[in-house]
Parts: sequence; C-alpha cells; structure tokens
Amino acid sequence: MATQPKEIGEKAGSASPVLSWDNLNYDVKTKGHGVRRILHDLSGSIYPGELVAIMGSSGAGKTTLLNTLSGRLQGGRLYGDIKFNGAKRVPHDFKRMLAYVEQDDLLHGALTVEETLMASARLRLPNSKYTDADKRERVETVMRQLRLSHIADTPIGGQGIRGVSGGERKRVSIGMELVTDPSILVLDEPSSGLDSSSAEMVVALTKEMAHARNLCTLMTIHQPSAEMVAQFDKLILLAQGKMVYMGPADQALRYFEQLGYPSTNSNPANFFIDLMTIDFSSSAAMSESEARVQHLVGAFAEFRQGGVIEALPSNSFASAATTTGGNVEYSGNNSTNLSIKTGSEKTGASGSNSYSDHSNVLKDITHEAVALATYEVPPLNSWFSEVLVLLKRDWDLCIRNRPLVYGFLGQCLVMLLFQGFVFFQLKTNQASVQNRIGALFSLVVQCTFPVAIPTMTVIMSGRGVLLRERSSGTYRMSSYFVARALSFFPIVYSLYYVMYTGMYFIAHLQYDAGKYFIGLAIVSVVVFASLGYAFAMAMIVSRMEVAHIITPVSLATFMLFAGNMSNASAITPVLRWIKYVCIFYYAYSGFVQNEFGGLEFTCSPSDVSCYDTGKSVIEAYGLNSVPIWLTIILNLVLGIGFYAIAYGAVRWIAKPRYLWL
Ligand SMILES: Nc1ncnc2c1ncn2[C@@H]1O[C@H](COP(=O)(O)OP(=O)(O)OP(=O)(O)O)[C@@H](O)[C@H]1O
Repeated sequence: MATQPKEIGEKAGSASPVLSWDNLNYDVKTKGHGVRRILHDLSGSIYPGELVAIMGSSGAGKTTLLNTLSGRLQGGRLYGDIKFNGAKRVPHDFKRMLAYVEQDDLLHGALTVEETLMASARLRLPNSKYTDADKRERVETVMRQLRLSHIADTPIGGQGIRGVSGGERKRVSIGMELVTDPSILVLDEPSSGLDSSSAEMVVALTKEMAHARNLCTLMTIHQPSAEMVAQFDKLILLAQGKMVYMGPADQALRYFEQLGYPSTNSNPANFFIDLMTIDFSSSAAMSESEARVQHLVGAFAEFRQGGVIEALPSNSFASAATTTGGNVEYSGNNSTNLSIKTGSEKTGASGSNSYSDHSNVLKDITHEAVALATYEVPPLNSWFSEVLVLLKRDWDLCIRNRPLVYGFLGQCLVMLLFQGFVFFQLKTNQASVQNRIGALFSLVVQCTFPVAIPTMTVIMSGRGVLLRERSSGTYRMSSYFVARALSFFPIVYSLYYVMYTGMYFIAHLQYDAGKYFIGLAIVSVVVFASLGYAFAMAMIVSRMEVAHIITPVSLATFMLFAGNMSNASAITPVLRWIKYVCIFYYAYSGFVQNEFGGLEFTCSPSDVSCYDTGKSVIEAYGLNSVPIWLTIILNLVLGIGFYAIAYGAVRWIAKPRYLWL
C-alpha cells in the first residue's frame, strides 16, 4: 500500500489511528449519464479521542463518506483501502464495535427514555462482563451525562403519543449508543431538525463524551454555528466529493488565509461552505466558483505532499469569534480547554455556565461507570438472554399499543355478539345446517383477516428500528422472531379463546367437552398460522401501502379454496392444489368435521332438500378428505412455514448489502 498522505497536524509517533482510509473512490451508475464518481481519492485518518466533523455543501458527499467508513454504504462500486486499528475490517466485528447514530431517530415511541436505554444496554453489553446492576448504573450515568434523567420516565413519543422533544430524542439516540462500549462513535447530521441551542448542546455533549472516553467520534454536519465549529478537533471539508481540507479545526481558517482566501464571515462554517459551493446564479459566477473549488482541491493535494502551515499565534476560531462579537471562549491555549456559553447562559452568574457545570458532572461520573473506549469485539449474549430482553420490550410495546389492544378487544366482542346472536342457539332442523356452516366459516374468517392485518401493520411499523438494530449487530434475527411472535400471543390468544368460547355457548355448537377442545385447538393453529402469514407479508413486502393491498387480496383468494364458496372436491384440477397450502381449508374442514360429526337433523315436508345426518353435510361439501387431527397438524406446519419464509426473507432477501473494503 502507498504511504498515507500527510495530514495537517498529524499526530506523530504516540497514537496510531483508529480508522484510516486511503485512495477511496466511489462510483455509481446513473441513468443516461453512465458512471458518476461520488468520492474522489479520499485519504485520511482519525485518532482516539478526536471529534471529527465532515462538512461541505449539500451533495458534497458527506453522508457517502460517513457511510463508507461506517460500513453502511449500499450500491455502486467502492475502491481503495480502509483500516481499523491498522488492519482490514471484519464486517461482523466492526459493526458491533461501531456506534452509529442515524439522522432519523428510529425509536419505539411507546417506551420511556430509561426503558429504551436499558434495552440497548441489556442487549449490547455482554453479560459476561456486566451484571444487570452495572448496566442500570451505566444507563443512569449516561442519562445524567446527556441530561435525560429528568425525563427518564417519559415516553419517547410519536404516532399519537406525546413524548420528548426533538433534541431530547436525539440525545436518547446518542445515549443508546453510548451505553454500550463502542470503539468509534459515528453521527449522521446530529443537528438536523434541532434548534441552534439543542444542536450546540448535542455537539458539546458528544465532544465531552468523546474526550472523556478517548472515543474516536465522526459526524457529518451541514451548517454548524461558530460555537459548534469551535468544538471540533478536526475538520474534513469536502467539495464535489473531493477533499479540500483535513486537519485541526482551529487551523482551517489560517490554512485558507494562506491560500489567499481570508475569512469573510463571522461563522467559519459559512465561510467554508461559501468557499466550497458552486455558484449557479450566472455562468460567470459558476466558472469562477468552479475554478476556486478546483484550486482548493489541487492546493490541498499539493499541501499533503509536503506543505507546511504556519504556527498559529492564537486560535483562529477564537479570534474569529471575538472579533465578531461571537460567544465562543477559550479558557486556555488549546481547543480541549474550550468552554462555551450560550446566549441565555451568558446572562447568568459570570464564570459559570451549564456546559461547564455539566462537564464537571461528567468528569465525576465518567470514572465511576463509563469505561474508556476499547477495541475488543463485545461477545453476543446468549440466545435465551436476547429473547428474554426482546420479549420484555416487545410485550411492553404490544400492551401499550392501545389501538392494537382495543382493536383486538373490540373486534372479538363485536364478532362474538354478532356471530353468537345471528346464529343464536342453533337447533337441528334444516335451517340450522346452513347456519352452522355459516357460523363455522365466519369463525375461520374472523381468525384470519382481523389477526393478520393489524399484526402485519405493527410489525412493519417497527421495521426501521429492526434495520437499525440489525445493522449494528444488536441481536440474532432468530431471537427477534421468537420474541416478536411470542409477544403477540397472550393478547391475541386470550381474546380469541374468549370469542370462541362465547360463540360456542351462545350459538349452541355441540355441547361436548372433546368437541369444544378440538375447536379450541383449531382456533389456536389458525391464529398461529395467521400470525405467521402476517410476519411473512411484513418481511417480504417492503412498503406498507403495498402490503395493505396484497395481504387482504391474497387472503381473500385463499378463502375461495376453503370449501365453503366452492365445493372442495370440485375445484378445477389446475388450482386444486392450492387448498393444500390454504389455512382456510384446513381450519374450515376441521371445524365442519368436528361440529357436524355425530349430529342428526330433522326434515320437514316443506324442506326441498334434506340432510339427515352431519356426515352427509361433510360429504356434500367435500370436506372429509383430511382427518381432523391432520388438519390441525397441517395448519401448524403451514404456520411454521410462514415464519420460516419470514425469517428467510429478513435473513437473506431484505438483508442490507453493504460494501466493505
Ligand atoms: N447510490 C447513489 N446513486 C446515485 N447518486 C448517489 C448515490 N449516492 C450518492 N449519490 C449522489 O452523490 C452526491 C453526494 O451525496 P451525499 O448524500 O453523500 O451528499 P451530502 O453531502 O451528504 O448531502 P446533504 O448534505 O444534502 O445530505 C449527491 O449528489 C447524491 O445524489
């Protein structure tokens, strides 16, 4: 490998970079324009304890570079070399050592702040190293550090739940990563959507954490305030995917000044962005700005081949800030002694501010419970332990999902009342044959559509969180499946058992303990298979609106093969096989055989046709080819098959294909 290009302010000898990259190029195919290069010959490195910001105008390639270094880039072709701790990255290990805070805070709205952080700690901190009490202490520490303690019991919120503010949400997302023992912390636009003071707070706290843990921290940031820029140790400035500057943040202004671009803006970030942005307002402005960017790119490439930058007499951001009346202050000669005052804090007692107070708290507690960044891959906890943590979390989510719980409850009550009273106290005359058939078919329908569709919706709405957790290797996919499925069982089964039992007595199905329990077994397996179907649909179909069309339509199609709307033994031979993979058919066939078996019916002279026994009804509907016990087993097998399809889909089809170097 070629030697790494020189970097401004490169750390000599003592520390070795945590992450280094060399000659990174990234190409994508574009429609009509062939291959487009997004990143051009990027090289650089990050050291322990550094807070590094990637800045540039919109479309400069910040997120692409961040994702490349984080192992989260999809599509296109990537060339070059990336090293973690001096060696090639091992995808499985690297993703567990990297803490990635996404731009969108993908969190479960129904969980409280503390529950969210606790779940992260329980899942990601190894049980072999931390007891549950240690994990709780870690969570409390991180909540104090991120100023979340006062809202520990507040739900995150969203989708109709009143919750925490945007800034607090962002801090929860950061906290979820910091309760673990990451080697690198990466944040994608942590300030997006936040007001300036929340954004400054997030960056200030991130810096404190990075320094306290000696944690290498990398973030993209669009247009930070002067106060935020002053927090960064190092800047990576990108223009059109090319590097314009990489080096100490407090030397950037001086660097550009030496190139002939003195600062013209009180906010260094605005000055950098103006320098690097192509001005499309006129063709003259465009060629001028393009020439400037080219000059900057060329100059930096040359500089890296051996240029020097004059030592700064004083910190350039500090002077920029003081000359323009900004509020960044330095308490010493280097940036690690930086302290910031926000506008409101300036009005308080002189010499103290909430950030520095916070820093003191941080210093005290950092030594208590938060370890320095390590470079060991945390072992996964046991499968059983993962299932328990996920089950507790998923159960809380289920039980707090009021629309889901009340929806299931409401539909069971309505079905019970309507079905029970439409088919009230069935007799044994000929009219009761039709009513029994109707009651049993509607029971099958009630155990499928109303189970599958809401369940699928809930699973799909949690897919963002699943993807985030999966990308950081939080748990095994099998643990997720088992826990998620089990979390639905208590609510769905208890309500459906009540519904079936109520209907059984109100409609007066055959009063026989054996038949009652066989009916209960059929309800159990059809509900199980419907839940499996919901999982399969939620994992195979990526868009909610499409799933809401495909699921009812496919279920309605299967319903045609149940043996009620068409005679089960007289379906067109080409399509007849479908009934053998149809939960409706097995459930309906099982119910009909169970209920009609042993029944005798009366005939009156006015009856046009007459079934004198239940057996003749079963035969007339063609539902006697699979014995009851086998219908139960086959529905169970179908249910397991649906779960297997869902697992396969999430494991292999929906698996994000990240590019690794
Ligand atoms: N897979 C892709 N296919 C096509 N173009 C892509 C792809 N990935 C990135 N780009 C393009 O590369 C450029 C850089 O994108 P990137 O998201 O990294 O920019 P950014 O600096 O983060 O911008 P912003 O601040 O607006 O988020 C953009 O023009 C984007 O459209």
